Amino acid sequence: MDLAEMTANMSLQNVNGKLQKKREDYIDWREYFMAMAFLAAKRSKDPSSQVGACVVNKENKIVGIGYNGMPLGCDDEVFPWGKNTPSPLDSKYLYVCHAEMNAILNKNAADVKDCSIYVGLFPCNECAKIIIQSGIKEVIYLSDKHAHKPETVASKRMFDAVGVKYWQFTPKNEKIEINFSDIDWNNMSPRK
Ligand SMILES: O=c1ccn([C@H]2C[C@H](O)[C@@H](COP(=O)(O)O)O2)c(=O)[nH]1
Ligand SMILES: [Zn+2]
Repeated sequence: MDLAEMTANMSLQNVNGKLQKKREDYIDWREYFMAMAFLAAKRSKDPSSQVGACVVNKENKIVGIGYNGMPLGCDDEVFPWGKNTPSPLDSKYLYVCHAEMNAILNKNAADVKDCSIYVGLFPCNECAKIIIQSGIKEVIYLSDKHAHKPETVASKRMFDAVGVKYWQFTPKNEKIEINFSDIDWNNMSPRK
């Protein structure tokens, strides 16, 4: 390996007189957590909207992750995924569990007090209530495409009333990609 290869995506730092490689292209915490929410969304069977959520504590540890899906035991091949059905009983809305609710209920910690939640879509009013009741203090979202809907306006009204902070995430990376065929399994680094 020549020096150029060795230092690709890296800078060198002087540590006690020795040159040491320093990676520069790792993703930061926020990009990582939002990417985790989007990875979780890839599990969703909803044909029109795949939403993911990732709950993170003050130590930057992920304590819950979830996506929109049918309740446990409600077969997602049987329950409906439609939207504009003549009867509301035949659409997804009465059944689907939202990503935020699943992420919070899936917690692997005693509670999610003072945590942050990363979500693809601004939480609806029902999720906002669960976020508030569970003690989450910060919402980081990517899309606010339903900003005009009463559900979103109500969410913001509740968050403002109780001091839950919310802000829109602007990704630094245009894409974060995992390409398994790019990995050199012998040394677990991208192929040169
Ligand atoms: O806060 C929210 C709001 C919605 N979702 C899920 C619920 C549904 O599966 C879709 C919304 O479907 P549309 O076809 O876009 O109406 O998103 C959620 O997880 N969290
Ligand atoms: Zn919701």
